[in-house]
Amino acid sequence: MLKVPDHQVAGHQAGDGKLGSLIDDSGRFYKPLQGDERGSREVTFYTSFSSNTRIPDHIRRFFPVFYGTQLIEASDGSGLLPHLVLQDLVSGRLNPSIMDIKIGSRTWAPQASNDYIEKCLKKDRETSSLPLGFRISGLQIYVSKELGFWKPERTSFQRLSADNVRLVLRKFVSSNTSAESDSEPDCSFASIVYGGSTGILAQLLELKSWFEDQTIYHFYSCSVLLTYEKELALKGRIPGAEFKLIDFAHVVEGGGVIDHNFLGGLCSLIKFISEILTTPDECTSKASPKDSGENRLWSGNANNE
Ligand SMILES: O=P(O)(O)O[C@@H]1[C@@H](OP(=O)(O)O)[C@H](OP(=O)(O)O)[C@H](O)[C@H](OP(=O)(O)O)[C@H]1OP(=O)(O)O
Ligand SMILES: Nc1ncnc2c1ncn2[C@@H]1O[C@H](COP(=O)(O)OP(=O)(O)O)[C@@H](O)[C@H]1O
Repeated sequence: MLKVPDHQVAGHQAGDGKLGSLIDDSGRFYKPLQGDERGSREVTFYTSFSSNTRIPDHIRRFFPVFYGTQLIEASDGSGLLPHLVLQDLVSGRLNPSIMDIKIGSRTWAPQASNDYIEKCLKKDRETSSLPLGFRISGLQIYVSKELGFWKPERTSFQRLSADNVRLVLRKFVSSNTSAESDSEPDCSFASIVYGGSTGILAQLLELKSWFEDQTIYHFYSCSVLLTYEKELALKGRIPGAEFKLIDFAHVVEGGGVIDHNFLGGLCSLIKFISEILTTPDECTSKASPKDSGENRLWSGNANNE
């Protein structure tokens, strides 16, 4: 039985007659193929990637498992439509905190149409993509059993200044984050989520070393999806912090050239996360939302889902 995912934080979302991804009970995520070249590009990427023997296993683990494509009933009621069948990255998680971070200061491939480039350029300029090399594209943070998740409006965190992006990255790993609270994030879980030999930073550094060498693909508009279980962290258990790369609708061949757009964005994200680990107490007194007019971020409601 297919259903709308409980924990999708960005992208095209199913429900209310709209076309979006679905999940089943066995841990599979069904993403509808967009009718234009975006759908075929993503299938081409997954097909090529899954059979490419030059991809080391320690890098392959950063990508969802691909199970091919399948014709299923689309969520918008339009009938049978081909879907990518992928590993559901949050299957088995109870209350995952999730952040979708779109990497690269440029989100369009060189082959894109002028109209599409113009649309993307506008978004890249208006968000943190251009200045920082990445933008937070989707977010939910588990608060508590009573309050559920803090899932602020998507537009509220895509255009943040560097200081406020830093603040969100801190809130993501804090025990005192909620819709109501604007207290300084305590970064309680920074060391077990971002840090350590198997934490997010170590994983990102491993991915970076591959990007310093690989010239097979250029990953425009692709995201890293960070997940962990705050409840486990609260109980002093390993919170299962990990990331996977997602959204390959704009991946093109690398043509023997380094993907400097993705690599640059990745280095920038790594720098932000490393600084949180080296200066966990230095919370963002300079980044008052009230000063920067970004109050909307802090007024989002917690969603009990
Ligand atoms: O349709 P929009 O304006 O919401 O833009 C979509 C993006 O939403 P956002 O910029 O985050 O608001 C959306 O971004 P997210 O996946 O939500 O981060 C995608 O970039 C989507 O493109 P595609 O399906 O991957 O080609 C984008 O769709 P297209 O621009 O490709 O239609
Ligand atoms: N394999 C997956 N497993 C679980 N959730 C996923 C998976 N792929 C994507 N998602 C969820 O869907 C959102 C949008 O995914 P994306 O591939 O970017 O779709 P779109 O092309 O519609 O933007 C992500 O932010 C994430 O929450």
